Amino acid sequence: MTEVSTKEQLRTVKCVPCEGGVPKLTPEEAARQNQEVDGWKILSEPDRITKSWTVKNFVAGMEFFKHVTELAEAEGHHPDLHLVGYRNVTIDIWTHAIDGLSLNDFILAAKIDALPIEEKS
Ligand SMILES: C[C@H](O)[C@H](O)[C@H]1CNC2=NC(N)=NC(=O)C2=N1
Repeated sequence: MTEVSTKEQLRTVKCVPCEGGVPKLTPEEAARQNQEVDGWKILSEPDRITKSWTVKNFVAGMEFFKHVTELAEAEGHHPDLHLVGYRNVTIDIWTHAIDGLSLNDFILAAKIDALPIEEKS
């Protein structure tokens, strides 16, 4: 069983470049690891983690995405970004190279949660 990383540990490690060849986390491993991040849900088809926010306005959404972009490029691991209804933000993360969840996804989620965001008051 893969060791679970705490949120603090996730924020201190870097995503490992992934071109496949690493095993997917099992549903149990993913569920345990998901307990270490805040407010993310595990969905399937494709297996992914997802989180939604309501931001102050459209610009706040795009500002948040700008921070996410910088983070994703630094990590070499990229989320799916959705901004609908001008202020409803959803981010989905999974490891495309293995079509499943890996620790990279939870590293990115933990770091996204540390980014500035202007939520609707
Ligand atoms: C070499 C580099 O690590 C890979 O191309 C990365 C790029 N960003 C990625 N992002 C995500 N979400 N999944 C991947 O498999 C992936 N692969």
